[in-house]
Amino acid sequence: MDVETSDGAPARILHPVSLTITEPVVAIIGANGSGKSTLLRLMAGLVQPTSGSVTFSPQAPRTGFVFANPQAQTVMPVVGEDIAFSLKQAGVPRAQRTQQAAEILAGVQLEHRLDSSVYELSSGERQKVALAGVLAAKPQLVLADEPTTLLDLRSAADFQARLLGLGVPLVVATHDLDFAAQAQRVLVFDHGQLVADDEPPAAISHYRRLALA
Ligand SMILES: Nc1ncnc2c1ncn2[C@@H]1O[C@H](COP(=O)(O)OP(=O)(O)OP(=O)(O)O)[C@@H](O)[C@H]1O
Repeated sequence: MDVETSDGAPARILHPVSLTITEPVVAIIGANGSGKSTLLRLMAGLVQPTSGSVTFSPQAPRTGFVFANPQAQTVMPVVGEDIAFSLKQAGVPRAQRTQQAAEILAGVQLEHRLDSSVYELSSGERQKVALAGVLAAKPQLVLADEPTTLLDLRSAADFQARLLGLGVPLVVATHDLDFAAQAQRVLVFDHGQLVADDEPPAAISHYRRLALA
């Protein structure tokens, strides 16, 4: 993946990488700026590769993308409306949306916020609403970019369990190595290169050696 920098010079932000992903949960770890988000954005089709392609078999799934910044995620001004919008995208009939939105919000302990403005939520609350909205759209693949960064310990653990228990494939970029340890496969990126692709213990050890050398 090449980009043009602000002074017009070409820069390679992700070196050529060939991956076939079949595991239910794959974690991507690596230092800030190592290319994790870029890989996720390529997988989501949010950016196009300079060369090569991303393919899905048997067909492209309905993909939910969880951004690190929930402000990029919530699209409606009122919490319940935001969840209802996702439910609409998932084909849930209008008559059922309010009830389902309330149930989904209860799942993230925010049922009392159904009629609140998203602008009056704390960052963590807004991240929960954003995550709930993605799950409400019943994705067949979830790509998550540091989805629990803003959450407290308990909320992060709850949400990680929820993501892992969804029963749909998950690819997650994370700095939380305990979370990464719960994947079946861990990819380690360093300066835009895939430097390890292994089961969690080996990949995480590799990253620790790299980061703390
Ligand atoms: N559109 C772009 N134009 C120029 N540079 C970019 C662009 N997108 C990403 N980069 C650069 O590519 C590198 C990789 O960015 P990326 O967001 O993939 O890193 P990351 O591993 O997700 O980092 P973090 O852990 O900080 O979120 C960074 O140096 C970033 O500044």
